[in-house]
Amino acid sequence: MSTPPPRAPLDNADAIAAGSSAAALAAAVGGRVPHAPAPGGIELRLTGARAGYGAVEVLHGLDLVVPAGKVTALLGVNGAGKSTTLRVLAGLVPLRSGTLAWRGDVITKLSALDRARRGLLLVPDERAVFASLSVRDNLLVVAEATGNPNGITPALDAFPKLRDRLPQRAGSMSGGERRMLALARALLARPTVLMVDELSLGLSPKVAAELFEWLATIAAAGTTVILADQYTDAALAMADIAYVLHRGERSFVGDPAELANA
Ligand SMILES: Nc1ncnc2c1ncn2[C@@H]1O[C@H](COP(=O)(O)OP(=O)(O)OP(=O)(O)O)[C@@H](O)[C@H]1O
Repeated sequence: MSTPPPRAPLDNADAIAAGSSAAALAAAVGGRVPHAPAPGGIELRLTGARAGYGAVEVLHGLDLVVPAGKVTALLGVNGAGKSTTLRVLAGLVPLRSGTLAWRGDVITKLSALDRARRGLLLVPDERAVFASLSVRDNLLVVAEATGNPNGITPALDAFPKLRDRLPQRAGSMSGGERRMLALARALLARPTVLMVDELSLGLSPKVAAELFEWLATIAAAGTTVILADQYTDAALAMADIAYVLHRGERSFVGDPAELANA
């Protein structure tokens, strides 16, 4: 798809947000208590976001509403600003103007570390693992750092294939396996909001489908999920709400089915 679809009104996002469940979220994240209920079912609200790198502005006043306990897809062609948006939400790229609110609290100045501690986690790509450590140690590091009461067990229950790989050095795994490990590590940190960048990139459709299915499971259990992806069928199929970015601006927000049929 090269031509972005027409702009839809922002209140689609608010309407979708209204059906979300904060109680299910608390259960799904294994006991992490969200820092406040999501007012109006809104997890994150980015308003008038301008951000970029050096002299280059990438986001030009982006507005984004992420419903709690739903799957939000950020779609768009290469360079549209999807990864930059996730980095802004994670606190890795600062806002030059605009605000970010999380469950009603303005967190524009909150550090990336503090956002992660509160459960706002970004899985950037398959490099989000320690290549020189074993699979077991990759998982242990997170389980211990975050005090997961169940150790690495939740990760192995979610991704049984990792049980056979525990002694393997993460750097020697395939791209799909490293993706799985990166998601497993994020799971152990008990995310309130899980952001995943380009999950399907470089993966076979079968492996990508497996990982999307897992994401759908944790979203169904109440975790808020934000995906940045190309226009893949899998991303459209699992999303509750889709944003299409075009040159750092929103060109569509609404029902992913409208895009799938476009
Ligand atoms: N670290 C960086 N330094 C300078 N420019 C960057 C940096 N990261 C991204 N950009 C530029 O910002 C623009 C948006 O990039 P971004 O990665 O956010 O887009 P994207 O929609 O995620 O694209 P893709 O699907 O290719 O990952 C691009 O023009 C890119 O070259």
